[in-house]
Amino acid sequence: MVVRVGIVGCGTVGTGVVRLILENSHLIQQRTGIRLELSKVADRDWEREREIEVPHHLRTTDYREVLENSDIVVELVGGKTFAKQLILEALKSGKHVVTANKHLLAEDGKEILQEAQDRGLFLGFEASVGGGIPIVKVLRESLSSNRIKSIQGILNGTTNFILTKMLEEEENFEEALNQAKALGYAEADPTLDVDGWDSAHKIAILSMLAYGFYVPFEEVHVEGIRNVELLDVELGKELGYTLKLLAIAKRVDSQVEVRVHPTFIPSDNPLAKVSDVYNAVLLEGDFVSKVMLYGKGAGSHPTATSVLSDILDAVKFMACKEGHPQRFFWSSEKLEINKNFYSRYYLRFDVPDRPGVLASVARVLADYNISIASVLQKEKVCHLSGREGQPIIPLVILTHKAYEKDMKRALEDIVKLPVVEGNPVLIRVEEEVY
Ligand SMILES: NC(=O)C1=CN([C@@H]2O[C@H](COP(=O)(O)OP(=O)(O)OC[C@H]3O[C@@H](n4cnc5c(N)ncnc54)[C@H](OP(=O)(O)O)[C@@H]3O)[C@@H](O)[C@H]2O)C=CC1
Ligand SMILES: N[C@@H](CC=O)C(=O)O
Ligand code: NA
Repeated sequence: MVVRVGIVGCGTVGTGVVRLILENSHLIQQRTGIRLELSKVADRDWEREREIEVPHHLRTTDYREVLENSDIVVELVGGKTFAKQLILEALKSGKHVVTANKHLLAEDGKEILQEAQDRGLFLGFEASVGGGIPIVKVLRESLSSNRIKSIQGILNGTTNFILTKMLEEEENFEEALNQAKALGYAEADPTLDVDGWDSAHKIAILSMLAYGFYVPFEEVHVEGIRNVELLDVELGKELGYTLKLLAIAKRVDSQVEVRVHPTFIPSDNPLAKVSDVYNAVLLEGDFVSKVMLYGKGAGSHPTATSVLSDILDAVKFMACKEGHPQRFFWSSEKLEINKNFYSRYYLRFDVPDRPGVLASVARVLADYNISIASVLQKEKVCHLSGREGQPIIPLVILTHKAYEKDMKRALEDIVKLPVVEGNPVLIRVEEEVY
């Protein structure tokens, strides 16, 4: 069976896909019986040097040539506006589509998913989450018999790479980000990575697959790594924790939490060991119990592998439409987003080292029913008070589980205490990862 594959967008991922098809098409045919033929590759700039030379007869600057000459159209331009137009146009002209575009799918993808479904066409997006990790397929197929209780993961390669470089190799943030860009890990707009949006797009997609509802993206709690301070990473380490940017989705009854934030996890937890550009996802299903997937979360070749997985699934879909697991699962249950998380917290207050300070902070926490698990106070002075010139030290409080709303209200009261300087640091702590 010969299948024509066309690509729009020949950047980091597109180049990887071209190379994988050109180099491994024989192997693919031996294994699957499918002969993939590159039809056309569109990009707006063919002057730029790439990892491989794309054969001249395949190159075009007009995406319509891709649409006209392909059975499967692969969208790898990124961004929302043109990508959406391209995918809808491809679907409307009866083409199966593969995309890596989590930004578009999470924020504005419902129409696309519906269009593919209504037209009985394949829409693959394995590459949109976890780079080379086959997580979409696992949720859609392998675990489709289970109710998914929770998903927790490190879902962004760039931020995990930056955190690793900063914390283990003492590089500064900008240096580490520049390396991530040069290695092709970062988004065209890297604020999507750094400020947590990319992880949020990915956890929204995984939640959709797991819970069968299109997550209202504006309700996802998103915090990135921009404000992480080394002092907290070091203090957390003393308490036995490692800091990671975690994406979490948890379902309890008809409520789903979907959130992304820097998180302390126990240092002996497998997720704490996931470093560099690697990602990992922990799933918990009602029958299977826990499953962990690990692999490179970004980069040309791992992501191209996921694109190829979708291309081959699209071919199988073409060959046998009936009963193919492509159908999206939309739950008839009414689910809502729960923003009142229940978790442990690491709090840091900058305070003067004098009697009664801890008691005054503890009193406010007690007023909101927040129980203290442990306290760490350093004698090392971090700075002199802006108010009175007296030495200021970090006071760290680790709480037992508390509700987010109570914590927010307690902090509003605590910042008003005359002994507390500036804004407290709040980092959520997840103990129950694996
Ligand atoms: N990089 C990675 O590790 C991963 C990326 N993804 C996703 O894959 C997609 C592609 O990412 P990536 O390859 O890194 O991005 P790149 O920016 O490297 O590649 C995109 C390519 O598309 C070109 N392009 C943009 N707009 C148009 C247009 N209108 N017509 C023709 N060509 C166009 C770009 O040209 P120009 O450079 O001139 O803008 C560029 O060559 C994104 O959705 C991204 O989120 C998913 C998983 C991993
Ligand atoms: N920018 C993303 C690329 C893969 O999705 C990341 O760093 O994870
Ligand atoms: Na994937």
